[in-house]
Amino acid sequence: MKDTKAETFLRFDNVKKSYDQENLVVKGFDMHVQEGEFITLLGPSGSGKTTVLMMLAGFESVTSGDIAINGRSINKTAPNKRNIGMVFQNYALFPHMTVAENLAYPLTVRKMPKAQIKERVAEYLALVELSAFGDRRPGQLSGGQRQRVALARAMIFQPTLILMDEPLGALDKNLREQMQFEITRLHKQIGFTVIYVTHDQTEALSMSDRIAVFNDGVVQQCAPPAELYERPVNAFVAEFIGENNFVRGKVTQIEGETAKVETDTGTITTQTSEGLTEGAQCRVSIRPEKLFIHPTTHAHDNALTATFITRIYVGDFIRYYFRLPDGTDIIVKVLNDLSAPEFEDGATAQLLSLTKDCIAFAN
Ligand SMILES: Nc1ncnc2c1ncn2[C@@H]1O[C@H](COP(=O)(O)OP(=O)(O)OP(=O)(O)O)[C@@H](O)[C@H]1O
Repeated sequence: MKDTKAETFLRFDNVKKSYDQENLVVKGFDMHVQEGEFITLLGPSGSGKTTVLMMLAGFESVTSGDIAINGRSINKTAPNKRNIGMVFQNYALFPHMTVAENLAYPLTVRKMPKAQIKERVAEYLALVELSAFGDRRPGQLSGGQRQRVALARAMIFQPTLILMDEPLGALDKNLREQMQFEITRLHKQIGFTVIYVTHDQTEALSMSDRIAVFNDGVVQQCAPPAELYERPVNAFVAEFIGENNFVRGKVTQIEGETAKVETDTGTITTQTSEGLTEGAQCRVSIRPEKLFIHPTTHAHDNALTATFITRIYVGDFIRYYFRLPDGTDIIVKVLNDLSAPEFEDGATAQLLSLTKDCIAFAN
């Protein structure tokens, strides 16, 4: 039935999945996606990302809940009637067909007239910059070229929704970055909606409008990249997205949005998060690039006193390893310029941070 209230393009309402009628691998997935959005499902292996994609594609049934496109439930719609394009890691191109025949295939099955197919194939070959390769077979292409053919084949029948499951997983780092750029360029140019599955957080951060972080079948947070990075809602998200330091302490005071946390080596004022209570143990998350190193000569606010362990040169940054009295290792990233200090083994320093860059999470 058409839901006239729903203006959302794609919605998941309390979607659950069990493969064995016993254990849920997706535990109540809710998401509203606007047309043209680039959404990434990110999470560790086995957290349920591919299962969500398979239910959306129609290759897996929905145990309970509803998936709707333009307000219409698609739970019972056959996969080939959903008008969804798909790209997978292993290309899934037909090896016996040429590149042009591979691209023509989705149009032939949709019974498009021959002349129009020829035109459309030429257009999409140009779009993925493979105009000269139409007569080759997939086996005569590089991995990156094959993946571009797979992309073109997913887009060529102009679906409004394209699903991609680790599409760049088989490519090396340089090619991966090039293809990330290529996919975002096509997404912007053509404006289709993308649901993208990856476990690579850098890829997710650089490509998506919003990222849903999965853990054990449950979305922990769904937000734009900067919000996920700057304001993770819990320690799992803070740890999963980017690098992080965690400092143990005790919450001594909560006042509005900030909390005072007493650690073994100094008191820090932090942002609060849900579930934090006065008197309880907590972990304070601070990104390595948000810490400043100072000598111990003057006492500072929001300072942790730590022992220098080592300094590693990584080109544009210097990575410092410090240790807190309770044995916790702390990483500090400093731009490789004249401000990057040198230390003797075992020297102590103060690691300073701003309240806005520290978040205390309940243990
Ligand atoms: N066809 C299936 N039958 C039974 N169990 C399955 C099936 N497919 C997936 N699972 C299980 O469901 C859970 C979620 O798997 P899913 O593939 O959705 O995770 P994922 O987050 O995509 O992982 P990955 O990044 O490794 O692909 C896992 O525990 C997996 O073993």
